[in-house]
Amino acid sequence: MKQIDNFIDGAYVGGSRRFDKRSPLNNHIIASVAEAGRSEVDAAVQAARAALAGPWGKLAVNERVDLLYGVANEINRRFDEFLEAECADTGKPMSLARHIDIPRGAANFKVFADTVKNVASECFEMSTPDGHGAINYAIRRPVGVVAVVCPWNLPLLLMTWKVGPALACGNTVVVKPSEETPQTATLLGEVMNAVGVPNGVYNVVHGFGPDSAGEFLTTHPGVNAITFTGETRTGAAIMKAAAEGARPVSLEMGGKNAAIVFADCDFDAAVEGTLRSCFANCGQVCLGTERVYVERPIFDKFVAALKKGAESMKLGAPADPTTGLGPLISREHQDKVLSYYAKARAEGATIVTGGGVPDMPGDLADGCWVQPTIWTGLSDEASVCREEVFGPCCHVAPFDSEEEVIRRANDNVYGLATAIWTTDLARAHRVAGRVEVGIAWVNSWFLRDLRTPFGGAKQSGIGREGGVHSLEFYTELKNICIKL
Ligand SMILES: NC(=O)C1=CN([C@@H]2O[C@H](COP(=O)(O)OP(=O)(O)OC[C@H]3O[C@@H](n4cnc5c(N)ncnc54)[C@H](O)[C@@H]3O)[C@@H](O)[C@H]2O)C=CC1
Ligand SMILES: O=C(O)/C=C/C=C(\O)C(=O)O
Repeated sequence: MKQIDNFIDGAYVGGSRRFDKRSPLNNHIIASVAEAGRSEVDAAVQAARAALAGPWGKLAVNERVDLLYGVANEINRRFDEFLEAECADTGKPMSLARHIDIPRGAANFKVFADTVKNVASECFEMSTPDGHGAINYAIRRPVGVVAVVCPWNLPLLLMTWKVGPALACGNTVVVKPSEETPQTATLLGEVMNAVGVPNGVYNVVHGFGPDSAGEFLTTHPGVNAITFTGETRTGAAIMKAAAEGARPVSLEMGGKNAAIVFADCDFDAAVEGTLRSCFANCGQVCLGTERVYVERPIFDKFVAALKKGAESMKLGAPADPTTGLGPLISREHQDKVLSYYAKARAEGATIVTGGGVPDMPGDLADGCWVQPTIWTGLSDEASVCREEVFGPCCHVAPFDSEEEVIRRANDNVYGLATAIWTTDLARAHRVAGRVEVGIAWVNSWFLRDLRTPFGGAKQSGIGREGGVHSLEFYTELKNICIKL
């Protein structure tokens, strides 16, 4: 069985106790993970503070950029190890992780290396009463030690989405991966050492949230800023922790995203895109669609096409190239998703397909599987139409007008993403402009340009990351005013 340790000051170290990591495929224990107690978290934060004052803090931007390019290249060189580790922890199909998770792990370092290399700073000349004038210019400095608290759905992708810009800006980090997915963050420690990132710049502490590494890290006074992706309730707890010391937070949280399908859409593209947005990564993507609104003239045809698509998805093990869908992350999450399947039944949903646990062969029968599920017939007030399920499921409802569908799409506490399917360009602009979200896709889903602002409106988030927007969080902008 694998032994997974904390990574502190460039070395692998144990913890106060250990916990088991189980495979979502069959619930077998696959690793023993060292849980960081207060002392390990403290050591990680101290190492990160010391590294700020060491050689890392003295590097020129181009030297940091070279190191980050080195990290990206080393991830690519060890691509298969990262792939194995990510798929072992999550059970996700290798075909998915090969195209999304691992390449994005490398890209997240390159993109932010390029950003800091190319970003200019602002300068304002001003007049003064003595006629000599003054010049203001702004420079960026790292915020210091950044705590990076991560979820389990896209572990390497989401962790490096924060570590990449944090390091590019000259900070040091202490990462708390999800207890469900400890492997790739740990492997990244080897990469950091191999390419010569100084000790203490990248640290990893394993464990849980409350009364464990998550809480110890986010309440640690040596942490200067906290960035988090995960559930909205957890984000709120982290905000409270950050209030002590008035530390900045960047929060990317839950969603209850709508897809809006107009009758004039490219039908096949809308079906294919909606299937992906509902079911990719077994529905465990914060940007995923769980509410589908379809204009009435194509409603029946669209539901039939979605049903056909969902029923053609093969559930299976990661390495099988025919696998379209893996299991959910854990027994606990399977129970949560199945409780929503039961609620939908109890609230009177028509089950178009799915709604239960599939028969899986051999020891996969003990895994955390659920069927891809489509419902119709519920009101917008039903639990599965209001609350984030985070599973492979959606409710499909008809609509009759643009005004109506915008109102219904916006009638939710979350505001992360919307996918709009139409061939009417003017309508696309109108609807995209009015949906209350951080990201609106037209005729696509999860099409990501890493230079663009990324984050959620309403209870889906605070702040934006991506491109220069990440610099707003990971640097202190300082104005220098020179009187001439
Ligand atoms: N990207 C997203 O929007 C995600 C949403 N979720 C949703 O959240 C639900 C619960 O999943 P979890 O992994 O338990 O999400 P979570 O939000 O509880 O956990 C995310 C991370 O925060 C840490 N954490 C938890 N409580 C903490 C605290 N008080 N202080 C500091 N760190 C803390 C966890 O250990 C983990 O590393 C899922 O069922 C799903 O609905 C889960 C993962 C990602
Ligand atoms: O592309 C990204 O940077 C992020 C994608 C997905 C999430 O943030 C999520 O599922 O939490």
